[in-house]
Amino acid sequence: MASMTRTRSGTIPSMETSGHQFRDNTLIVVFGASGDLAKKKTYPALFGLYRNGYLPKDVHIVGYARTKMDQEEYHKRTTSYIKNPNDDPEVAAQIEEFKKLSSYISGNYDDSPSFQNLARHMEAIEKSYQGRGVNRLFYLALPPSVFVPVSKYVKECCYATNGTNRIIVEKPFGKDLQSCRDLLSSLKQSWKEDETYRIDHYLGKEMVKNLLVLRFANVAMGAAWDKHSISNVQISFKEPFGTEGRGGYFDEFGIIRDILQNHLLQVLSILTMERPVSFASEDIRDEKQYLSCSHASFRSSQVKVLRAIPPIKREDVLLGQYVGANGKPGYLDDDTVPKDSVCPTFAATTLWINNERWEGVPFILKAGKALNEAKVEIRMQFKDVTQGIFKDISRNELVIRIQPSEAVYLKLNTKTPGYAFRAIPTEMDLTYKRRFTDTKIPEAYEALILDAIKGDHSNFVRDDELDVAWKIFTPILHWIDGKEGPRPKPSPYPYGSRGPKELDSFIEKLGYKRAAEEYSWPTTNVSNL
Ligand SMILES: NC(=O)C1=CN([C@@H]2O[C@H](COP(=O)(O)OP(=O)(O)OC[C@H]3O[C@@H](n4cnc5c(N)ncnc54)[C@H](OP(=O)(O)O)[C@@H]3O)[C@@H](O)[C@H]2O)C=CC1
Ligand SMILES: O=C1O[C@H](COP(=O)(O)O)[C@@H](O)[C@H](O)[C@H]1O
Repeated sequence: MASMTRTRSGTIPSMETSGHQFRDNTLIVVFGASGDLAKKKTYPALFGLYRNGYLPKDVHIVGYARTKMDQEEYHKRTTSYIKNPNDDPEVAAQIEEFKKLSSYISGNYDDSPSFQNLARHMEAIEKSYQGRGVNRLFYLALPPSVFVPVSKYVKECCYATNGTNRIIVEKPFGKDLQSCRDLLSSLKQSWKEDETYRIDHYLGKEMVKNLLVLRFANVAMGAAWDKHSISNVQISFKEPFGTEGRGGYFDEFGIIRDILQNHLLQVLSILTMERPVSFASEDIRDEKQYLSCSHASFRSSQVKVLRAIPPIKREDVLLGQYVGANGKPGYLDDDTVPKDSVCPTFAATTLWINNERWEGVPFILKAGKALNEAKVEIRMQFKDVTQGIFKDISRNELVIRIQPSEAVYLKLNTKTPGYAFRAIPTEMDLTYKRRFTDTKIPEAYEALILDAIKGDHSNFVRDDELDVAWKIFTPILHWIDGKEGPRPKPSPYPYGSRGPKELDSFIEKLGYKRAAEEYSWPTTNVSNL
């Protein structure tokens, strides 16, 4: 049964907890402990949980990868991204304590002796555990090419028969529809669904979780959430750095598999799905796929929101690849990238949802590496007001900024203060750090690893969801991969720019209108108008 969280302003049923919580006797094994994800996200998240007292009592973390390194090097790497900007001695001491919980062992990903060795290492640690069974959480911070052998050998050699086992697998789950199906069925041979946690860390981000509350706890929002009010929606991911150091991985996958097919599509599905019956994990995950039948006459239209999205057409795609500029290297300058690679590092795609609510509204998903800023946001642009008393005034826009600096702001028109009677654009601004001054927002990976420790699947990806997601993207991915003729050439854009020069016209042809020129942020000086 879902438990309740009581707040001064209301009661929200908390997410369902489907499994038991690991409270003690727990081992967390991080595969790929030498890698980028492990050092940038996994270990900092584990430290965050440790610091805040959320890891199970007497937990031990084992790092595993092929790289040979001693414990000192392992600790150096895995703590290098833990933030302690002011050299706080308390945090420094906690980092030292955290290192003591953790050990490293190297081995291969494809032979049983390596995994038997790991099993012996784990059993030696578990000798000190008291009573009841053991809990083992296996985290695969690895490229998808090794998910299958690792999950198989873990099951064969490292699975606790006297306790609970869980496995966390990272995106991308395959490279297209067929490889995803193959991957899922291979994983299923060793791991049951309730033991498997498919992570898409965007589901752990505060503002992505907030979408459910913003939409369904506010009548004002819900009323405007459809084709009658909304003209177009953009979901954008911008990173100011390139693929430095990850060129080998990236060139095989590209920006669509890295960001759009998973992170941005997850955001889209939560933004557009119908109201779930409850916050229980299966209800939420169902609603991302099924439109609820809120009226008997709609009985024949029980379609899934993701299933209502047809595969993306080639003409709805804009691809880009960054080139060197301002002293920064281009994508092709990376030694691990083939010199003639046409792998896109930027993509904008338009998706259409063929259902009653969203018919005709373009959803533009766009993502790029080496752009001019770090920003992830949802921008819902409303339609024009009825012409007549107003002419050429700015459109309303609801912007949900996922990162950095979480915020929700609504751009609206107001009367120019003073004697004049004309409308000027301004905004109602809910910037979290100004409004909620005493709250720490957990990193997405902290929230999700904690969910896995609790046995809560709410924010993890279900297998049938992946099938639908890949159907939307597979045709254009095959085209980009050259499976259907010559590979499309991405448009070049300078490192640090806004993206390919064709971007503005791509968005404008879908109905997006820029704000009137007098809009200025964060303040407007009326005397200048
Ligand atoms: N980096 C990030 O910010 C994010 C990454 N992810 C996902 O996490 C997973 C891991 O990503 P990331 O850490 O960046 O990747 P890495 O390329 O850093 O790989 C992780 C580790 O896996 C091993 N490895 C790398 N390539 C191969 C290979 N071809 N065959 C066998 N082992 C290999 C290496 O360890 P060793 O050689 O020591 O065994 C490496 O240190 C991916 O699925 C990615 O999509 C998800 C979100 C964010
Ligand atoms: O999954 C991935 O996400 C990161 C960006 O994550 P964020 O939480 O910092 O927004 C991205 O850099 C990486 O390429 C990708 O694999």
